[in-house]
Amino acid sequence: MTAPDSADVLLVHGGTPLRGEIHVRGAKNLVPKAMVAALLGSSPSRLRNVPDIRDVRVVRGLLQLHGVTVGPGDEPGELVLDPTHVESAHVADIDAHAGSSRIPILFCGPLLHRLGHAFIPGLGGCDIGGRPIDFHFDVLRQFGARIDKRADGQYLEAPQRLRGTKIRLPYPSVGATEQVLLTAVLAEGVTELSNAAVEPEIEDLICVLQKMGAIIAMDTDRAIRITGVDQLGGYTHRALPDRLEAASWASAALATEGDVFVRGALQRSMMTFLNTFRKVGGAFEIGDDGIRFWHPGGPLNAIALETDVHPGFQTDWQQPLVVALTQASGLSIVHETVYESRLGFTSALNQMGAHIQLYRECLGGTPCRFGQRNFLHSAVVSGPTKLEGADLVIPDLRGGFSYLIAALAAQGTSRVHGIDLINRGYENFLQKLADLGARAELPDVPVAAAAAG
Ligand SMILES: CC(=O)N[C@H]1[C@@H](OP(=O)(O)OP(=O)(O)OC[C@H]2O[C@@H](n3ccc(=O)[nH]c3=O)[C@H](O)[C@@H]2O)O[C@H](CO)[C@@H](O)[C@@H]1O
Ligand SMILES: C=C(OP(=O)(O)O)C(=O)O
Repeated sequence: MTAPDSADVLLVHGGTPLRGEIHVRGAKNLVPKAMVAALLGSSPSRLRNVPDIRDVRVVRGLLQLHGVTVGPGDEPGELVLDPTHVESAHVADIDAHAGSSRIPILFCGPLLHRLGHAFIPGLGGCDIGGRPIDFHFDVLRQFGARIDKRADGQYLEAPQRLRGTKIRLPYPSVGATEQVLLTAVLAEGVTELSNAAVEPEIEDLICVLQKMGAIIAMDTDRAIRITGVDQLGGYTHRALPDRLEAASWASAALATEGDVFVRGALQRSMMTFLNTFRKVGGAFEIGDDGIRFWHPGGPLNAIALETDVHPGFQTDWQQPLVVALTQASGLSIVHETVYESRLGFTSALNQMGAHIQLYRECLGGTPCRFGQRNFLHSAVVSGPTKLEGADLVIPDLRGGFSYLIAALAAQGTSRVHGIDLINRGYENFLQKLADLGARAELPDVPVAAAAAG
């Protein structure tokens, strides 16, 4: 892997516990989707608690290309999205967003309803597995869409109004569930979805759609029933807080032996993480407006951890927590069952002094989709190990944050390359690091000044 240019490097001087308070705003995995939902309305929507992250900027750009006006609302972090004059965008302009995020695929249903056609560029997102989108296109075809796959992207059309249908997802995919929701709400008739994902961000998207006039029933056992309506209006909604960012800061507090109050962190959406955090030996205290996470002193405990769909342990929590597990006494086992290649980031931790061995077998209790397919998707972490500063190149979003945590926990200075990737999902992280007393700097610029600039 080659290092990006030097302006994208953070020097991190490790060994100082993170202490203080930071504020986590709306979820990266909800906000851009709620913005896409605004396309379905016949009147403006107001979305509150919107973080300033790159995935939000990408969706804002795509909406504007389609004639949606997006401007500030009355309070900081509020967006007003007006879809009154939705229009076709030039393929070349949309294509400029190719590779930027995973959200463009969710424009399919809303654009087919509004315009009868859609162009979807190549997707981005983290390189943590193949990340196919076959479920998305299978369900869109079931609704009646025609899809023409070409070199530059996917061209879709709906010659007639899309029709509700019966769908069973092969796996409870978050994106495919959202695809169904955003398409079924305006389709003719009833859609019955089984084996749906039920992550808190999906529930929040359902809340948004219900506010717009949709009829959606969440049944037991991953079943969702959507009764299509002829028209939707706008919504006013405060996005649920980012449980993934909150857990990242919690892991940073634990790995650096620190104490961090995460304003905005919500117990309800983090219960599985909190149980695991406690098993590892981390302490937390739940307040009305956030959660305080800290290292109580003494050794941390090795654990067995398996990522899974909600309500299991969220895969996006895995990478930051693994850094804390390098400080636990004994052998921890990590079985990644959601993405086949989400453990590659551990080789850099080994360079820093960690002992992490990867395995192709399913080391957790549950055989997963990857067990027979030769993917290194299980890890044994042997600790505690002292970490030393190193030169690190960020591979993906959560891997990037994990490298920041490792660099902060290590003795000596690390050079972390490619930090801009972290801006895709962590709002203002340089300022937050400064607020927590981290000793880090862009070459020639102390981190507090860099964050302010
Ligand atoms: C922007 C966003 O919300 N991203 C989240 C979303 O990603 P995303 O929606 O892309 O993740 P999915 O839940 O769809 O993917 C889960 C699994 O299903 C597979 N799959 C998915 C779709 C498909 O058409 N075919 C297929 O095989 C994937 O390869 C993966 O192995 O949910 C993931 C699982 O909680 C999170 O890690 C991501 O942070
Ligand atoms: C995998 C992630 O995101 P995305 O789906 O946007 O790549 C993530 O947030 O950790």
